[in-house]
Amino acid sequence: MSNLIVHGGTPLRGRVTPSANKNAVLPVLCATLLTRAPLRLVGVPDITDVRKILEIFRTLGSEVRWDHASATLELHHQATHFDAATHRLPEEMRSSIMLVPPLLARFGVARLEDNVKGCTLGVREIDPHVEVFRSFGGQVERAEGSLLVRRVGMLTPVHHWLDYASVTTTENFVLCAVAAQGTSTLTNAASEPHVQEFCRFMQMLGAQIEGVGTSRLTVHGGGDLGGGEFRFAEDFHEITTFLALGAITGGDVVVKNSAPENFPLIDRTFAKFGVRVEHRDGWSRAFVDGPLTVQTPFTPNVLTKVEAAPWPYFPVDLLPIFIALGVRAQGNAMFWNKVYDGALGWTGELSKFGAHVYQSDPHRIVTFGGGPLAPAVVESPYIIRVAIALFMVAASIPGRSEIRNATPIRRAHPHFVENLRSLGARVEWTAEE
Ligand SMILES: CC(=O)N[C@H]1[C@@H](OP(=O)(O)OP(=O)(O)OC[C@H]2O[C@@H](n3ccc(=O)[nH]c3=O)[C@H](O)[C@@H]2O)O[C@H](CO)[C@@H](O)[C@@H]1O
Ligand SMILES: C=C(OP(=O)(O)O)C(=O)O
Repeated sequence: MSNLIVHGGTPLRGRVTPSANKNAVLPVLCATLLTRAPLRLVGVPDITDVRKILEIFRTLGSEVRWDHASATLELHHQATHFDAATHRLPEEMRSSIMLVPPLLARFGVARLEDNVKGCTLGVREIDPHVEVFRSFGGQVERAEGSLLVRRVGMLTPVHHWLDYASVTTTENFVLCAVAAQGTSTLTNAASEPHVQEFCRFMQMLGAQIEGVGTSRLTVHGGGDLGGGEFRFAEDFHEITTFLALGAITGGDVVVKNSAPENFPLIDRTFAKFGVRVEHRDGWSRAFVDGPLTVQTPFTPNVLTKVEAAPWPYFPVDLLPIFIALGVRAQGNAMFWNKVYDGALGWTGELSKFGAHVYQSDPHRIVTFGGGPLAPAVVESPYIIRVAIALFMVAASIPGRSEIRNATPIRRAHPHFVENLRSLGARVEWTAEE
């Protein structure tokens, strides 16, 4: 694990071009294994999760050519082989679970390690995935430290209704449905921008998917899949992160953003902390007039709140970023994580900066912001966006702070420190421990 050292208090200023969304790139990479045609992916970020998947592809015998300078990845899965006894799917990342359908389709068997839990956000179930594999005809059994999934015959189409709008289960459903002969439907499907981007990639391969961006997907499966070129969009998480970093340091950061249509609710949430966001000509910019201040609701005696839930609600992965703003902004705000039951325990760490945060239950915290803060050494859990949130607070406080175990940032944000330095930040990684 590496730590981030920051000498905070410098307003960040300048322009940034964000990278692609890890949660779009990873399902797309998994899906590539469904086709034997050559593929070219443009805008592939150099992040650890991507490296882990490409390593698996190499061991399967796929051709993998990644030009880092142009972020272009050429893939050709042709003469591949898979051995469930020896091949290990990557651990400590959620996306490994989306290698199961293409492995099933191609080799008839997949083995998934137990530790595919990703960020430590509380319980991260695999049951919804198992239900999907079984409904398409897969056989699922426990093996030591892993799960074995087999296909006997072809996958059969299904009509499935999810307990909740799960992102990776929706993507797994689409992967299975594209491989199954016939029409499948999914009700209560997730519709996050990255789910939509993944579906657009599948459509480029030739998959027939209707209802993209809605909670009901129809997939006409069994057709031949081709290849082609796909270009990733900018990551809305990273766009939001840089805008928030500009705001919390009292600077002026302009971020490339070709999909402002995803931002109305994110913009309104910024406004709750006194930050105005403007989108113009493919770029977004955050303005702060004076100190950050929590907006007072019209309704008497209620707290300003940020409610995170499956899209089109406010995205749960952005909640820590706004908690950082809440700690800095004058006034009180409630943050409500409706998705995860263990994603807020880290907020106690904020007290090391002198911040006042009260956790009312596993899903809700209240920030009492605007008080004096001091630099500190803090410990990040294995949660990408929390390492960033702790960094944000540190970057806003004059003096030297240290974010210990900040390495999860490398799972999603390539060149994070380099980008920050280009905006004027004084920040560096310590050597890997
Ligand atoms: C690789 C990837 O794409 N990871 C993302 C994906 O994970 P992932 O697809 O694992 O997350 P899910 O959407 O399945 O939700 C995760 C967990 O939240 C709980 N849950 C979720 C929704 C709900 O309405 N009720 C409920 O109880 C369940 O315990 C579930 O296991 O989506 C999450 C939710 O946007 C994001 O945090 C992760 O970054
Ligand atoms: C929680 C995240 O990723 P994962 O689902 O892979 O843990 C994330 O991207 O913030």
